[in-house]
Amino acid sequence: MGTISEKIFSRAAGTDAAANDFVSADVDYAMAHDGTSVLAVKSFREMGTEKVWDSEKIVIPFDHLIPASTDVAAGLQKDIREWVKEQKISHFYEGGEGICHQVLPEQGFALPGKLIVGADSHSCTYGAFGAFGTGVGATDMAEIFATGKLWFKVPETIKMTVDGTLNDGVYAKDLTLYLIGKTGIAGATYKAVEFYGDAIADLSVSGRMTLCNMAIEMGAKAGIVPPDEKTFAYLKNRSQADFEPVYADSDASYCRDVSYHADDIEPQIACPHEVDNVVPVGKAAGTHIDQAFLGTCTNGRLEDLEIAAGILKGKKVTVRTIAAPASRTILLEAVQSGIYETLVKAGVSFITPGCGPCLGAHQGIIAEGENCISTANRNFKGRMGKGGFIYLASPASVAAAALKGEIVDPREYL
Ligand SMILES: CC(C)[C@H](C(=O)O)[C@@H](O)C(=O)O
Ligand code: SF4
Repeated sequence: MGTISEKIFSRAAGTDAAANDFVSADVDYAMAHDGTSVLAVKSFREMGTEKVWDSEKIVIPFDHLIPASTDVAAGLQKDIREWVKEQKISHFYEGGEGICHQVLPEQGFALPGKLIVGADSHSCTYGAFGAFGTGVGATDMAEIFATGKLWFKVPETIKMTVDGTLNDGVYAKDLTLYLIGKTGIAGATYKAVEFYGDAIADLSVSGRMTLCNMAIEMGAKAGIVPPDEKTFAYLKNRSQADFEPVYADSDASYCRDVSYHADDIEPQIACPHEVDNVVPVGKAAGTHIDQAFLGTCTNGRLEDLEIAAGILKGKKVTVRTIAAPASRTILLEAVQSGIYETLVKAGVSFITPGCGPCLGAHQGIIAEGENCISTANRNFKGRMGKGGFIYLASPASVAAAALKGEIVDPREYL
């Protein structure tokens, strides 16, 4: 009778949890990064709790402002490192290891059936592995640090099915943007979304991460792909704990049941300043581009860099182009496979694995009136620099635009 979310909350709360119930649930893993751990640790200290609930279950990756960009950031990071030592947090990842939402799966924390809470809105990424991953604010995280528990309203679930096969030149990012365009930025507010259909099953693990990563951009509390053989193959030799895959019952009750067909999907682009301002990329063709950015927790994986390298091989970008691999592991794989060399020769500048310019803090801020085409997940006004314009697209579309200096249908370059 249950959806995936109802079943995960039933286990985590030790009660029969149904949609709209309020439960107090045991969190399996808790994550805060260099940005949000600052306030979480401050609140934790103010609560007067001496010791975190479980130093093995807290994961702290430094990714947002690394290497430290200002003396203030350096000081805050120093303080968190000291707290990590004092609390004997076992899973601390220094800047350069990668973006939190990449590091957790790589290190085996994103496991089917788990309740994983992160002090970052894109913690829904872990749904790619059949987990209930969700983001909370830093003060809620302090509560988890202290008790291992947090209250939740069990979300209702939307069943979203995408049948058929994606067309050539259409990638997980295009599918994701298409679904957000159809649903709207608030169309799934506080719902969980379960993804089904051949087009979803055909996605690689990396593609499923792209999809679930952006569930929050339709307002969703979580986006979940039921685990399958691809999931288990990825998790092999990574997982640190036992896990129990969770699937919805055939008579589970959904608040909405929507279906789409992969054939209908062309390469997509989200135009400024809303993520659901989505059009087929051809409709924005000819828009001048000042900067191109390949990376982020949405599209900074090897597969993404490989797609870009396929388009840029033997050519030269005509606009400044930045690449930030989502993790050190991915950077190394890019080096070993020759993708790194292809991109560097094409004129791409690599920066430290991490968030980089995604949130406009450093390493690639755009000027007023400038247009950036990016593989990220948000194009909010001013996010990458005051007065700047952000277009969100697939790695193929970003690479093609970097060559042409304007937005172009990437299928012209395949
Ligand atoms: C800094 C952090 C709180 C923020 C988030 O929660 O998403 C960031 O990662 C982002 O993408 O805007
Ligand atoms: S890469 Fe961007 S979206 Fe992802 S966690 Fe970092 S700042 Fe947030």
